[in-house]
Amino acid sequence: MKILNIQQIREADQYTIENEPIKSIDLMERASYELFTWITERFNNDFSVYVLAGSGNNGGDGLVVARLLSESDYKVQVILPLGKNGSDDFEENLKRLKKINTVLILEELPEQISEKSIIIDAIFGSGLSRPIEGRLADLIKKVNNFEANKIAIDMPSGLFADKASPSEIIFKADYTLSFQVPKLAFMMAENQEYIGEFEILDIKLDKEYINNCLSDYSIYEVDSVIKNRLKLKSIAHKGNRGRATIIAGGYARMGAAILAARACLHSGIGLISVQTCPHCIDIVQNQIPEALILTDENEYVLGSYLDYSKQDVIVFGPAIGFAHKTLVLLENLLKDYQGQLILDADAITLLAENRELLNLLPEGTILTPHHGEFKRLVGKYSNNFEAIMQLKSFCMHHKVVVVLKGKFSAVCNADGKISFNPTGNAGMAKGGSGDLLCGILAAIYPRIKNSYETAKLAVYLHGLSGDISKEEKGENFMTPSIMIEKLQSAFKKIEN
Ligand SMILES: NC(=O)C1=CN([C@@H]2O[C@H](COP(=O)(O)OP(=O)(O)OC[C@H]3O[C@@H](n4cnc5c(N)ncnc54)[C@H](O)[C@@H]3O)[C@@H](O)[C@H]2O)[C@@H](O)CC1
Ligand SMILES: Nc1ncnc2c1ncn2[C@@H]1O[C@H](COP(=O)(O)OP(=O)(O)O)[C@@H](O)[C@H]1O
Ligand SMILES: [K+]
Repeated sequence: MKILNIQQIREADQYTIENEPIKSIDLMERASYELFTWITERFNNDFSVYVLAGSGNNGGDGLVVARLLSESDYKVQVILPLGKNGSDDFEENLKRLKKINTVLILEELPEQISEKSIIIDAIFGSGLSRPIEGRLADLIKKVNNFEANKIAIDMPSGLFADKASPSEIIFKADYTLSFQVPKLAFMMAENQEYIGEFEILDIKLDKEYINNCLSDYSIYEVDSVIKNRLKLKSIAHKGNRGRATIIAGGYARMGAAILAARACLHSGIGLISVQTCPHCIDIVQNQIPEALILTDENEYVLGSYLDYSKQDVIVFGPAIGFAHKTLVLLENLLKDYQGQLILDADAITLLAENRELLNLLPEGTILTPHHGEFKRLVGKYSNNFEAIMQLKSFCMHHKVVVVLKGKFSAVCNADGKISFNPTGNAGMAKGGSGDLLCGILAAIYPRIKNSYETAKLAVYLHGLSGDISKEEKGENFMTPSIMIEKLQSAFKKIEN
């Protein structure tokens, strides 16, 4: 699903108004009817409704919703903190609201409201032009302390859609109901406490116009071409389903290698090899009998460049440490290995500390840093909008694919296109969960044969196995090992 900026959304509104054609007041009615339907499907009319309406078109939406709810026998009260002189469509809807004469229009929000209430934020939407101050700021602080159900129309008031929000005076919604396309701000971790869950309501803006809009940002959806490439051919044999080698862990840190190898195995790889030091061979053989062992010459660290000529893909880095021999192995892989490289965790720190190696990164290499590791590569940033800019320029400069992990992991390619991943949850924030992602990436690459498409799909499946684990086991109990089991349902879900 494409993410558009405010300017593009305005143009899409305008294009629809002129070419459908539809009057702007009727488009507002259509948009608000979708809001009304969403609300009535979830909250019955035992809930009291308070609508905070600004004086622009966001406020106009709020007034329409107030009217529609009142006509369905909800007790509705409207608060107009900005007064009554507003946009044309706001004014017209204020008249229509007054005509039905069942909605109380208040000067101020009451001091107390029952928990069985809904507060609808229709103060500012996409027209926000500066941080909220003064009396309005006090109002937002006050409602944020109420225990009611809070719904923001289009955007939580105070939040900017396309850039970092400088102030913390922002409506804290439980749900944000936005129109037609998501906004970039919804993807940023620091905004989640204001957005709550977001839903995109189809208000029937011109589809073709939106398809033709150019955007570097989107939310990932699995497409049928990629699904087909994932299917095993009936003539598959272990030699043509892909060969992957995991170079990870080391003495007393073999968990990372085992988790990555198991995830790889359960994601459809044909042959899996694990490079390991002599002391760790038994652990690997006991834990993954399916794995071939590549024995490192070093006793306790990984550092030998072995024969990888038949390997389609190598995962290098999880818990591998920072020994000099390991650094040399990384350098040799960057220079000589001809297959697909996936670099994670300590490999990324080694690159950051030995920056000349960055120039050796083969085109299309996949790197999977979390924010701590990514900052080592690109320097500090103070919010996710800055992180996204750094991500683009890093990928474009080095011609690589980076998965920047977190809530809505961002997958960026060498053209600076960013796909945000919608699956996953906080239960995945447990040591070992990133190792699985490496394994899934390695298993999928030989069938997809494109770093960006592989990364998007693997991150999606990884998050989906996390979501299924959360649903079945709960976010505290779930572990990376449980997530490996749930890959079964995750694959089934996308295959059907
Ligand atoms: N035809 C359309 O364009 C549609 C627009 N829709 C709604 O319209 C909204 C956009 O409406 P508008 O463009 O009127 O913008 P808003 O309703 O978001 O607010 C704009 C007004 O607020 C003022 N303002 C901005 N920041 C302020 C601040 N910090 N303190 C005080 N005043 C401030 C602006 O000067 C302007 O007068 C969308 O978010 C959506 O809810 C929907 O009705 C769907 C159709
Ligand atoms: N709050 C969250 N919501 C969604 N996904 C998350 C969240 N926290 C962590 N994750 C995911 O869990 C994984 C953690 O990986 P990583 O940080 O490398 O951990 P480790 O190195 O301990 O395995 C990443 O894929 C990340 O996207
Ligand atoms: K709003």
